[in-house]
Amino acid sequence: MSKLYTLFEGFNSSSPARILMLGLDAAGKTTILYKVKLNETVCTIPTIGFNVETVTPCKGLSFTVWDVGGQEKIRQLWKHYYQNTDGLIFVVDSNDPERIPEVREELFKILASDEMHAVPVLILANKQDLPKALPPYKLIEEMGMRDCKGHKWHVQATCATNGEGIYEGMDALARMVKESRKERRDW
Ligand SMILES: Nc1nc2c(ncn2[C@@H]2O[C@H](COP(=O)(O)OP(=O)(O)OP(=O)(O)O)[C@@H](O)[C@H]2O)c(=O)[nH]1
Ligand SMILES: [Mg+2]
Repeated sequence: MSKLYTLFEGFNSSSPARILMLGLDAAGKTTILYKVKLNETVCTIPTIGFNVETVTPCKGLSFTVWDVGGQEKIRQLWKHYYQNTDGLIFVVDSNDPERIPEVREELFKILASDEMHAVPVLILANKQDLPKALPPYKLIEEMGMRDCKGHKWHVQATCATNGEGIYEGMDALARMVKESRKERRDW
């Protein structure tokens, strides 16, 4: 238990980490945000603009999450949210294999931005409850994640509608953000 508190210390409510959540339209970003915030499965409509909430996935851990709409026409707005990002959550509809090339292109474009330099990435392989869902190892392969240099990354299987895997994902993100902060301090 004390280890858990040590891990999460530094993300308290007075200095929450700034987390940006992006991904293609209908990947499940808003569903995830409100599952963490309210522990409820909300009925969503496509986000035009953004939602922002401070969420506390567990005691002592606090994130401010910016959930930005993913429709193609509004993706050009993503870059306006990059500044001061501590961690990126990139949500993928794992049940839509045809869109993986588009997913990869958008993710690598974000990571190439100077403002996102060395920002750790949590990829949520969402919609694992659906029949065609690619498991994380397959997603890692198809997205070419081995080419992702200069960023810590982790792929977590999730089902946003029942909440499975979300806490584990947040835990992995908290670890990566802490490690990155420490590395920056040690420089
Ligand atoms: N079966 C299943 N459906 C999901 C899951 N996560 C989200 N959905 C559904 O997918 C649809 C889109 O979810 P949203 O959370 O609105 O997606 P979004 O990424 O916020 O989309 P934009 O705001 O357009 O960028 C909704 O009908 C959700 O109920 C999941 O894990 N499994
Ligand atoms: Mg949304």
